[in-house]
Amino acid sequence: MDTTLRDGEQTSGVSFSASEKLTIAQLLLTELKVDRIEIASARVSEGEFQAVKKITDWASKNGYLDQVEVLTFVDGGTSVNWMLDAGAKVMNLLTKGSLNHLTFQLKKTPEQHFAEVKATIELALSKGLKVNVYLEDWSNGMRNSKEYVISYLDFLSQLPVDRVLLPDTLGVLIPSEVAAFISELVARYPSFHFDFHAHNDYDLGTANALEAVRNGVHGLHLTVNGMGERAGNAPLASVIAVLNDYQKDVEVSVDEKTLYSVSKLVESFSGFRIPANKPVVGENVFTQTAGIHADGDKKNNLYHNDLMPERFGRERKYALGKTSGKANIENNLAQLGIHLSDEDLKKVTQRIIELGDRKEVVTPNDLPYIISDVLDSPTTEERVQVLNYVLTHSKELRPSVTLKISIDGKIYEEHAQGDGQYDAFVNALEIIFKKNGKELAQLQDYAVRIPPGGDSDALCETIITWSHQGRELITRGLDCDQTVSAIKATQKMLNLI
Ligand SMILES: CC(=O)SCCNC(=O)CCNC(=O)[C@H](O)C(C)(C)COP(=O)(O)OP(=O)(O)OC[C@H]1O[C@@H](n2cnc3c(N)ncnc32)[C@H](O)[C@@H]1OP(=O)(O)O
Repeated sequence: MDTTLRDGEQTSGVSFSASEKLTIAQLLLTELKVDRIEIASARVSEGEFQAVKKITDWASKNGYLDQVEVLTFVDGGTSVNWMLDAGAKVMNLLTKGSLNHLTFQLKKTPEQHFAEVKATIELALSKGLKVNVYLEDWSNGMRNSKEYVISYLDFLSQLPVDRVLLPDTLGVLIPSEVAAFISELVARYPSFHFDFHAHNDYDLGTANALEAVRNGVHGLHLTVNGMGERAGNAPLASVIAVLNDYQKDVEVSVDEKTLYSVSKLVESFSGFRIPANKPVVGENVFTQTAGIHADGDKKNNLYHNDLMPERFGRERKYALGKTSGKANIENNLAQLGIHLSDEDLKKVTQRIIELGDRKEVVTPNDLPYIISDVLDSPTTEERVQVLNYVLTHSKELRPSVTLKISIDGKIYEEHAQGDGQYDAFVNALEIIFKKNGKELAQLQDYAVRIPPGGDSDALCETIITWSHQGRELITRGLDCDQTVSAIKATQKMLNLI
């Protein structure tokens, strides 16, 4: 049962509109194919009422109404009427699963609570609703007031309840405890359909859900992206993957291939960002970063595990950065259809490692630029070298430069001002060249671009067209800094004239 639209929406700061709720509900049932969805708590607000109405309208026209559930309260029938008016047919009644909660929150005795629960269930049944019952704080109840829990389950076993929903409300259980509690209850109440509802406070939601299934529960409550109050609920994608791989005797209806697209849609509607390392759906989880891993992928798939990205409609990626070896880069080049000689591959690898060392993020879109820059770089010592410079830019003062270059091993230092920093740089060069009786090439066109996609924070390319003694020259410079990339393009020109 997916409870993204009920418990997931209890994520702090998240509120879905009625249309968003309808879209998510439709996707969950028709594309992802979860068995059931819990879409709201009763009584919350008028907006919530309208959202539930929209979903039940659609669900009843399309045969899904029995799979749409609403959480209700023991409140003398108010929330039963709320959900009836909203057109829902399955109620998940929130009752107390620990003596602590019953005594201190509802301030009732077990007898009073059981009587009110019974009355609410009978009312719901008389109105044609199906009834499931939550035992809120059940996990602490098992720890601290087991007698109460057992007496309550004995009482429930006499009522026509469809499912008994066992929440680890505060996410306190560890797997061995889940195993012990669930196996005991499954043995004691073989006719009950138990659902387990895991929270993730110790990051054990997935492990606990797996353990609950291994010990006989029939249903799990999960949310897309692990959304939910505090640390959230057990995340749908991780649990589905682990059940498919490690619990092959259970039938899972969810279509793994659509997990990622549904996760992205919920991320966008909720504004709740998926951490990049979130298993199955996080941006980085199918990206090999270390060169050794990329190399092993080519050699008999040595770094293969069952979580292959294609299962989830995703693809393996190879990150570019300081831990890239040539295998990473070859994999990226192959995707772009580029083949380089061993020597050029080495140079490109070296450049990417240098960029990574400076904490720059290099993306596959940067690769063609890096290749063209590396292959365009001189292999022998250049006659003209830009050695040092200080560029200044300040408010209401002209940009200026102090520049030191060498020409054929001789050092020249010059100061100049300009309309911008690059203009000042070119003016200083002009002075040095004039003193040497040489003429600098004239700038004809100056273009700056970044690799497509806008996802590169590493690189910027400046392409400058020059004219020199009737000849046209085009030079390129690549750097993370725009002015530096222009200076690199200019140095190339200085060695061509
Ligand atoms: C496991 C879970 O995640 S449970 C989540 C349940 N869902 C929600 O809480 C949805 C969001 N909640 C809300 O919008 C509101 O809390 C409402 C509409 C349900 C109730 O609002 P209010 O009447 O303003 O009460 P408030 O928010 O303070 O809730 C506390 C009241 O609920 C009562 N309550 C707690 N559990 C239950 C229960 N299972 N059945 C009935 N009443 C309950 C408390 O005793 C308290 O009542 P009191 O004020 O008479 O002492």
